[in-house]
Amino acid sequence: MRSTLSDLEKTIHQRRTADPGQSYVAKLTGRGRAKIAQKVGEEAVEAVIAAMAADREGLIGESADLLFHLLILLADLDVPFDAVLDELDRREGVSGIAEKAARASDQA
Ligand SMILES: N=c1c2ncn([C@@H]3O[C@H](COP(=O)(O)OP(=O)(O)OP(=O)(O)O)[C@@H](O)[C@H]3O)c2ncn1[C@@H]1O[C@H](COP(=O)(O)O)[C@@H](O)[C@H]1O
Repeated sequence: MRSTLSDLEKTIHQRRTADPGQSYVAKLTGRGRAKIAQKVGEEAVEAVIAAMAADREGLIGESADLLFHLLILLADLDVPFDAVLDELDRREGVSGIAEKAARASDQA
């Protein structure tokens, strides 16, 4: 994966305490966790609407908004994005084990 997300995560951590008049991240963070979570929900809905309209460009834009706001929410709880990637890796490992077990039982 490109370093885009980890670079953006670092920027978000730096901007959380910036001047809210100069920084969207600081402004949204200052409005509190419930507002950040609400924005994540809104962006998710907008991504779904774009997908259902088969609007590929719209889906790309809304997905970027969604990831951006999710990173702000994770930062607010001091959860590193790596923890999310670790969880995905763990699931891939679990499903890999399950697939191997299924293949072995098919062959038996
Ligand atoms: N990726 C983004 C990014 N994506 C979207 N946005 C902002 O997110 C906001 C979302 O738009 P909306 O219309 O949904 O929100 P709104 O009308 O401002 O707010 P509400 O009234 O709905 O709460 C817009 O103001 C966009 O400018 C972003 N703002 C910043 N970044 C990145 O974050 C970095 C830090 O930004 P600052 O904190 O502004 O320095 C920047 O360098 C960028 O890389």
